[in-house]
Amino acid sequence: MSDEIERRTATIYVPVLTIDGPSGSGKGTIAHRVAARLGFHVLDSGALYRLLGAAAKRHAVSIDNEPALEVLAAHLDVQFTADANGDAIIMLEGEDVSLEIRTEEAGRAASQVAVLPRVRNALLARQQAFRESPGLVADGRDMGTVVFPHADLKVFLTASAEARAERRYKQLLEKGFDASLAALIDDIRARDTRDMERSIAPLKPAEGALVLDSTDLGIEAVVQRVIDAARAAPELAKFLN
Ligand SMILES: Nc1ncnc2c1ncn2[C@@H]1O[C@H](COP(=O)(O)OP(=O)(O)OP(=O)(O)O)[C@@H](O)[C@H]1O
Ligand SMILES: Nc1ccn([C@H]2C[C@H](O)[C@@H](COP(=O)(O)O)O2)c(=O)n1
Repeated sequence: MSDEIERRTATIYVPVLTIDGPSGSGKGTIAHRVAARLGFHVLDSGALYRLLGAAAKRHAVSIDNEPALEVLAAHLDVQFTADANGDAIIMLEGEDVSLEIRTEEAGRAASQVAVLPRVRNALLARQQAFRESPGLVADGRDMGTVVFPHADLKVFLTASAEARAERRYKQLLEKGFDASLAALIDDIRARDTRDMERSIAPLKPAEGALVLDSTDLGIEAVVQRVIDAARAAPELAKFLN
């Protein structure tokens, strides 16, 4: 076989580590830190559902109009970049919506469009395309159960609703948003119920997932547990320094 043919036919295995869990459990924070330690890419799948909710608002599409949302999802014009500090910049149709999609209203809309099977299907290949060398850390609700069912390591990250609401409360105040702790607890519980009880791709630990409860664990302690598990996972360990 010539070098050129060999180069073209060689399939490069790209490892995947998934982090699923409820809202505010720390998936995004942990995914970014673990990815930085491993030199892997990150998929923030929740951002795609949030972007779809924002696009629906822009185009006056009702949050339960499944056929129209399917079309919007298939043609979602989004870009993920980062600023000089490495913070994510998310563009929708050429406009920076990084802050807009982080509100509780945007989270609620994301959770509502996410119950629709045709929407989930339209976003599936887009999510899988994030699997690029040298590896991917994917965070969401169904990363280990549906999008990357053969992931090399699956983590299910959780924490009490109260701890998650308090984290979200601090996060929102830091970003300059108004917030009420009581309303956040109610919102988190409602979102948990919707995400866990929907008929398609419900939030649940994937089979064989490492379940981590971070209620009483700091961020770095969680990161270290995930890194230790990655080093102990036979297929994944081969790709780590
Ligand atoms: N183990 C932890 N201890 C204390 N605070 C944490 C911990 N993990 C994450 N946080 C903080 O909690 C907040 C929410 O975290 P993050 O946004 O990563 O959660 P998430 O699960 O991705 O949420 P969502 O699903 O709603 O996007 C952030 O301010 C983050 O710094
Ligand atoms: N893989 C995913 C990711 C997200 N969603 C839905 C459900 C969430 O409530 C909402 C927002 O996600 P977040 O940004 O808070 O992680 O999007 C989903 O169904 N599947």
